This record gives sequence, C-alpha cells and structure tokens, in this order.
Amino acid sequence: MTNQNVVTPEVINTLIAVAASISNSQVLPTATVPESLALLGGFWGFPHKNLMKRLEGTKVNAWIDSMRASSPTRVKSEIQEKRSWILYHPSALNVFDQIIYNSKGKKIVVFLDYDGTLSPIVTDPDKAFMTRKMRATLKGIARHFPTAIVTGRCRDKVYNFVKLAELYYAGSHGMDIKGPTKSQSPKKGNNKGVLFQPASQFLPMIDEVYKILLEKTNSVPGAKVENNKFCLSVHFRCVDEKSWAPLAEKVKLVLNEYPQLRLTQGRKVLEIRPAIKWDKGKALEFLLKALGYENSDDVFPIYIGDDRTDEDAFKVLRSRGQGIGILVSRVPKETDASYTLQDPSEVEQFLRRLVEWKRSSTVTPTSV
Ligand SMILES: O=P(O)(O)OC[C@H]1O[C@H](O[C@H]2O[C@H](CO)[C@@H](O)[C@H](O)[C@H]2O)[C@H](O)[C@@H](O)[C@@H]1O
Repeated sequence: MTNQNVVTPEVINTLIAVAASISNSQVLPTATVPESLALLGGFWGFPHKNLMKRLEGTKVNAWIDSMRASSPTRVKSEIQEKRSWILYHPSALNVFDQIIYNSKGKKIVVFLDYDGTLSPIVTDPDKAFMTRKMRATLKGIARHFPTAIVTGRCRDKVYNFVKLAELYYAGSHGMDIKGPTKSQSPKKGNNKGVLFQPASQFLPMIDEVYKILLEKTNSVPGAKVENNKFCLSVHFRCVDEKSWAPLAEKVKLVLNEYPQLRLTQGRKVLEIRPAIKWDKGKALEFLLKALGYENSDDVFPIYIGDDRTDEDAFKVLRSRGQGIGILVSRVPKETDASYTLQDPSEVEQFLRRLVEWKRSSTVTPTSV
C-alpha cells in the first residue's frame, strides 16, 4: 500500500473536504474546444499518452492539433466530469491535514516547477516574475525542507527569477543540476558541490540548432526562440494560429537533420532537447539520492508542477509509492498527480501552510 492509499481516521476529514470542494466547484464556461481536440481522443487538454508517442515523428497536422491543445484555457466541461476529476484529484489545500498525516515521521523534500507553478503564465517568457509573497514563502520553505526548483528553463535564468541561494536548481528539464550555494542548515550535510550535467556533450549542437532556428523562424511574426542551455524552446503563444503549421514545419525540417534531438511540447511552446533518457523524473531521483534518500522509506517528496514534463516526476513518485504529486491546473487533465492546486496563488497558500505547520510543530525549548 502506498502512502497515497493509507486509510486513516483523517480519511473521513478528507472525504468531507472533498465533498466541500465539489459543492464549491464552479461550473466552467461552455465549450470552445477546437474540433481537433476531439480527434485526439484523449482527455481534455492532454492528448492521450499513447497518442503523444505516435505524434512524435508524424505529420505536422497532428502536431498542430497537439499545439492547439497545449494550453487550454476553456474546456468542454460537464459538471459531472469536473466533479469526478476533483474526486480523483482533490485540492491539496482541502486535504492538507491528510497530507501531513501521511508524512508523519518522514522527511519532507519539496520539488517545484517554475513557470505556471511559482509564476503565472505570461506572454513574455522574460517577464515571468514571481510575486514577493511567493519568494518570501519559498524562503520559509527552504528554511525547513530541502527544496529544489525543477524547470525546463536555463538554470541561470531561473536563478535570476528566484534569487535564493539555499535551493537546489535543476534546469534544462533536469539536465543541469546544482546544489545550494548557501546552506540553511549547515549541520545537516553539505550538498553545495552537487553538480550534474548528463547532456554536456550536446552543448555545441544545441548552440548550432539555436542559431539555425533563430534564422528560420524570424519570418514568423511572434515566434520566439529561447536558449535554455541544454534545451531550446520555440514559443508560439504570440504567433497567429494560421502560422502555427508553417512554424512547426520549419522546426521539424531543422530537426530532421539532428536525429539526436527530440521535439516535445509544453504550454504553447515546442521544446527541443537531447534524446537521452533523462527528464524531470530522473532529476527528482538524482536529487533524492544526493540527499541520502535513495533507498529510504523515511522521505516524503512533494512535487508540484503544471506541465506535461512534470508528469515524469509524478510517475516516479507513484512508482516509488512515496510522497505526492500535485498538478497545478484549473481544468481536468490526464495526470499521474494525486492532488491539484488551481494556480500559483494556491501554490503559495499550500507552501505557506506547510511552513506554518512546520513552525508550530517544532518544539522550542523554553528558557528557565
Ligand atoms: O518547466 P517549466 O519551469 O514549466 O518551464 C517550461 C517552459 O516555461 C517557459 O515557458 C512557459 O512560460 C512562459 C512564461 O509564462 C510562457 O510565455 C510560455 O508560453 C510557456 O510555455 C519558458 O519560457 C520555456 O523556455 C520553458 O521550457
């Protein structure tokens, strides 16, 4: 039995909380789903996993359908469907006490995606700032728990947004890992030296492809190519939908010359990365090992993320039967996460509760 299935007296509270969250759930706006979504045959917003596999290397039309589905803001939602999704993936805020109960006696380790989790999705990727409140909460989290940011972004860039030296950073979808440069708890081991770059041999190739993509896409208004060091992002959030197909075609043509690279999708972004067996899930495992929890039952990892790439980490937690995955989403999506939060402000609330709980449960010796 995994932690996620433990039946305790608190389960009763959980069920009450879930029932409350269902009765509070709002009816989502009526559908404006592109027809292509229906063709994808899967759940709203997330094309079915098997289908996604088939999409890699197939016709550009399939990619376009998937591009349309990559950042759904409105879904065809029957109240019943939304309710059943909430039932299977309750709000982590509503089941907070249950989560704490399940973590009893274990060391909580916190893993956080950046875009869409700690910062809201904005049109300009260079302006995806966290709020001051989020930063203060994150500082509190890092004071009490080992904490890592796991992101598709370049590690240096995400560091410039977060600016907290006490965290672990796993950039480029986990292909660029670095430990804290400042320790919050010097007594508890020192992982400052942790540095892992499993795709370092791809650096020259990524730089080369970056330059080619810049040149090939500059005729597409709104397209933006971002160099994330070991990965590249081709953003189409600001591209007219009519130009999505030509843009995807250009990217695919370039990648045909580079079979060592693969193309995946995030939220209105095409992502190019080395075709190695490394992802956010592997980064999570690597970090747990670095922290001394490789084969330990005494750890309770909490991973919060909003993107398809975060599913690799949710899957790892499920297969280890440890900790919990929390998906950040307002709409039902196919996911391996156990719980949900609606947006970065709910993520901040959840993290703040974690800090408050830790503070109140830490016994401070009274002076005589
Ligand atoms: O793993 P993540 O931290 O979620 O990073 C994934 C991508 O995030 C960024 O793009 C996304 O956020 C942008 C800012 O809100 C938004 O404009 C864009 O449409 C989103 O896809 C980042 O810019 C990418 O390089 C990352 O791959």
